[in-house]
Amino acid sequence: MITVALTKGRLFKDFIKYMEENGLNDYIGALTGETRSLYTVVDDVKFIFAKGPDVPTYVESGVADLGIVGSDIIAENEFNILNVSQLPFGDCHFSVAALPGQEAFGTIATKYTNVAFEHFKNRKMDVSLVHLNGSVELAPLLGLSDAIVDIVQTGGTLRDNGLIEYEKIMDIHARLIANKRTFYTKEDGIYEFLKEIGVV
Ligand SMILES: Nc1ncnc2c1ncn2[C@@H]1O[C@H](COP(=O)(O)OP(=O)(O)OP(=O)(O)O)[C@@H](O)[C@H]1O
Ligand SMILES: O=P(O)(O)OC[C@H]1O[C@H](OP(=O)(O)OP(=O)(O)O)[C@H](O)[C@@H]1O
Repeated sequence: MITVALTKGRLFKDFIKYMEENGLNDYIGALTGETRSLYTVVDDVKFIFAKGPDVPTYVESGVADLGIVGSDIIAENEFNILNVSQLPFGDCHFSVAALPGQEAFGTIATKYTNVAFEHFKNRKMDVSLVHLNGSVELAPLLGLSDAIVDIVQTGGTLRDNGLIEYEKIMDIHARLIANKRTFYTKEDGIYEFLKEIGVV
């Protein structure tokens, strides 16, 4: 038995869509049932459903062998895991955004303070960071910050709030991560699973 940690949000929907589009049907039925259960078992694979930032925590500890998580979460936090491969879904990017004509970038609101800190350090810009948990686009509109660092996918949230992108920081994709020990001790089961999801 191997254990795979997934999320229940956007990335999960993208994973299901990816499997549907590629005719990878083995897990779809079990993963898409109407239930509040936080795990499901299909043959020799147990899937658990966690919050995105908790997926690497389960994988690092070894209670999950594999995980599917956005690279934004790996960029923001330090985890002792194997970063196995990029997956072909979940594409978006980190950007610096602000109101048009913004000249000062002294305060930055973000959920991703480590990503933002690194970015402005590399630019040799001294900024103060304001941590928010969501709806980050509000901060420059209300004068809480000069700019934001946030995820942009369609650009719709920025547009609808009158903000523009000033600089792209990095691309984001879904990634397959693995526990450093069980990736080798459960090699056969993991290989079978990776075949089923079209990764090898
Ligand atoms: N527009 C977007 N906003 C945020 N994350 C996005 C976006 N597009 C793709 N992603 C990717 O999806 C991941 C978030 O999806 P995930 O399934 O973990 O949670 P969620 O959609 O935020 O749901 P919840 O946290 O409510 O369970 C991010 O880590 C990122 O890699
Ligand atoms: O470019 P778009 O396609 O509009 O996507 C980007 C938006 O989606 C995310 O927010 P989310 O919906 O997760 O809500 P949050 O503000 O509560 O984090 C992200 O933080 C942006 O606000």
